[in-house]
Amino acid sequence: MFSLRAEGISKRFQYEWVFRNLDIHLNLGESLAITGGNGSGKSTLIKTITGAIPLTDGKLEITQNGQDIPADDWFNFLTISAPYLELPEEFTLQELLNFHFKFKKLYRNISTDEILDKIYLRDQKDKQINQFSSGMKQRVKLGLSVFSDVPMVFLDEPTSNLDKKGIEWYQNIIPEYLNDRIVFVASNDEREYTFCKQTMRLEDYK
Ligand SMILES: Nc1ncnc2c1ncn2[C@@H]1O[C@H](COP(=O)(O)OP(=O)(O)OP(=O)(O)O)[C@@H](O)[C@H]1O
Repeated sequence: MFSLRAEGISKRFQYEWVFRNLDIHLNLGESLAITGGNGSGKSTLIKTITGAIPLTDGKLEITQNGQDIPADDWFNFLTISAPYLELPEEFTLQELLNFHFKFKKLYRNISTDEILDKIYLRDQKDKQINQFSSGMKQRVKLGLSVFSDVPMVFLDEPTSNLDKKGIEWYQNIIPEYLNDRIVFVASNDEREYTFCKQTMRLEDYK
């Protein structure tokens, strides 16, 4: 059993509160959409919960079979796809997949070869990432996150840069790989989180 519990968490930059007194409790198989306009704090919330930046107040616990996982180890249990996270541009797609999956196990024993088809980039596997379009990069980011065998997946603006076909791909393919994990989707766009069972409006926590 794996779970995440946040109690009374708050974040302030200088004198400005981004969110205050937020409670979240999620087990495997549960998904939460974090919604709010530009600047409402969605990315900041994801950064605090994943341990990238510190909380100002409150308590955050990630546990496995009742045992507390130390914050320094959280990165082993999660993946993040976000506009502000860059891919290593000098790798080819095949090299990037090989590199990434040295550190994370493959989800449900999918192969890196199958991932090329899932993200419909097989023809581009020997091309360097710096030659990819923004939509192609976005499919790579989502693929790396979703096809990693981790219990928590964080998707920040998951359909940014995707065209109509890409958005349909996201809606049809991605949720089937998420239903037994803890999932956070930070979004302004309802199409990105129709599969999430819970929604939290950050404007309610100022
Ligand atoms: N490192 C920082 N230092 C100071 N203020 C920050 C920092 N990072 C974010 N902020 C502020 O925190 C607030 C929330 O920003 P955040 O990026 O979390 O919003 P968001 O909801 O993800 O926005 P968007 O939808 O535009 O991506 C903004 O007012 C922003 O200026």
